Amino acid sequence: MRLKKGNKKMDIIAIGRACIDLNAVEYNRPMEETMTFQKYVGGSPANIAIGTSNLGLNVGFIGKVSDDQHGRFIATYMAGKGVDTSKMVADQEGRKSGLAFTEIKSPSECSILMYRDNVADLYLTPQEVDEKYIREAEVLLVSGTALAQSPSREAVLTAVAYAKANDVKVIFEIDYRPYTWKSEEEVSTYYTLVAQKADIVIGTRDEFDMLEGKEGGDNQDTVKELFKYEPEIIVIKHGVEGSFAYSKEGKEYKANAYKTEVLKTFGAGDAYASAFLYALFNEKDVETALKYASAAAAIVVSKHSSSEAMPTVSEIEELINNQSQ
Ligand SMILES: Nc1ncnc2c1ncn2[C@@H]1O[C@H](COP(=O)(O)OP(=O)(O)OP(=O)(O)O)[C@@H](O)[C@H]1O
Ligand SMILES: O=C(O)C[C@@H](O)[C@H](O)C(=O)CO
Repeated sequence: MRLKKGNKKMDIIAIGRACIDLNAVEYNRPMEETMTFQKYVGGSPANIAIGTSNLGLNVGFIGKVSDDQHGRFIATYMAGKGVDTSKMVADQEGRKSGLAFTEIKSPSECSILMYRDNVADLYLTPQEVDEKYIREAEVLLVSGTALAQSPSREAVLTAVAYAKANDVKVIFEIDYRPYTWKSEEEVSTYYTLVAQKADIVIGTRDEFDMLEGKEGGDNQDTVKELFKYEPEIIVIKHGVEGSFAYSKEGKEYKANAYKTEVLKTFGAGDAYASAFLYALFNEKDVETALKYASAAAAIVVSKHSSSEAMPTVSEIEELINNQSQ
């Protein structure tokens, strides 16, 4: 599938959370002993909006942030990165933006401590989703976490319905984060609902297991089931072991992870989705798109942040050229 850059006023509109990341400045130490954190914009769909904007796509964002210093920091930072924030709303009920403290114990032992009680992003309402805005985009990028609770859940389902009614492609980034979901049955129900309507579904093997409500699922079974519905491309990531893309016409592609000096592992998926979309918008085939995605992810895992570390096209291409897989 090729996406047409410049075909519509916007190439991509992302919907979901835009939050604050506070990343440990002192590495290789548990959170209890970490004294300094650096602030960045975070949240998977915000990172993807920033990542794709960095790569030259025309990107907008729909979401709700706190009406305070953090919310203003998020909106100003994203606008500064070229993201259209005209449909980003500030919560009027005093709800806060989510905070994600990251612990970097070792390159392979990273975790995120979430402060997300009653967060503003999960209070986006269907009335705050504008059909005219979505109609102007080639792609609507949906983050699965935004389906965790009402009214954000209904806001996202409304956005998907507007996209389907207006010939806007839906890309579903499963983005499973256990916090805020009430039960695994709910996860499976809402993920399945959106995945069946999406044109492209991207997730890790574990995330597809959540969607299917089982453990140890098999990629072939996953794609056989989802290709009965709308999806044309399904991307299944297996961490450092690489990733696979499957097309509805029966083709299968694999990309290995690129070698890099890993600092922390989070942010990989957002860089991956950003570069995958960039490549499809720039007339690359799926196999090449997987390489761009994997190279972008390798760059971000070697750096301190997710949003601020999103690579440029030349950084991605340099890594691909230096490490032919
Ligand atoms: N240690 C690593 N070194 C190089 N590349 C990596 C590493 N870990 C992940 N990647 C790349 O990033 C891609 C996505 O990683 P992963 O499967 O962990 O996604 P994710 O869980 O969505 O990421 P995130 O932690 O951001 O949520 C992988 O397919 C791989 O190409
Ligand atoms: O909100 C989150 O899920 C954490 C993010 O803020 C963080 O940037 C990350 O883990 C990226 O995937």
